[in-house]
Amino acid sequence: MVTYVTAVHQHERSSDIVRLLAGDRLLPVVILPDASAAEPLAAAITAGGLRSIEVTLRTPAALDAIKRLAASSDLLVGAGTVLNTEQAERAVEAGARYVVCPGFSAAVVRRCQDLGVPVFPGVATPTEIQMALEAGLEAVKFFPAEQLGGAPMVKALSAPFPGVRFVPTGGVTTANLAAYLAIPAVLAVGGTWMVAADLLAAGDYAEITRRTAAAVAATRPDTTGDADVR
Ligand SMILES: O=C(O)C(=O)C[C@H](O)[C@H](O)COP(=O)(O)O
Repeated sequence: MVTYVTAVHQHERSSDIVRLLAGDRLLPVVILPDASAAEPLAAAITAGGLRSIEVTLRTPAALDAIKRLAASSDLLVGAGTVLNTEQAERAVEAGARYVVCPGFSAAVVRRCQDLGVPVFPGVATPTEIQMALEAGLEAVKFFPAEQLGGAPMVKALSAPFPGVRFVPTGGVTTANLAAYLAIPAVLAVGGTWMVAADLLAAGDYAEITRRTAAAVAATRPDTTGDADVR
């Protein structure tokens, strides 16, 4: 009974971000060395047409960046690379509205559910997908996507798990993006290619907007916009 209530709670809480990702079908993942980039980055992503961002807890500036993004932008901000419950708590305290992990940790998933924060644990195998299902989750990250077999692997994994939605992340570029987007089980595609480290280092926000807009165009292959994807 407790598990059932938790699962329903999780489902309701996850609807916002899951709905947003189902609409955008893209999740920009950023490794921010400097929190002062938060505001111009948010503006660049918004101008490119997306409504969410995942800030990885890979830099000392990450929590501050999450704080600044949550306070100053309309983006739905999440924390990535969350490896333990303490990091999950600190990220949520900083303003993260969802949590992403590279792998499946039952403890992190449970803590996020207790906090009422949607969590996307990374999975790489059917076993881990079953663990996510048992935890009451409806969507998982598939990481590292390209190295694990890419789009064909997502297709193969989705066959026995018709209710599961995947967020393939890792090794995605404009060259393989369309293959992932073509899979109905793919909720959204995540990655750093739109907000690459060299662009951040150079302060090239115009290029971040251009790459974001090009990726957005790729989510709408029936329009002429996809010709811009390079
Ligand atoms: O698992 C996590 O929480 C992560 O932070 C992993 C990142 O999402 C990927 O490392 C991004 O991969 P690339 O797009 O290939 O740069």
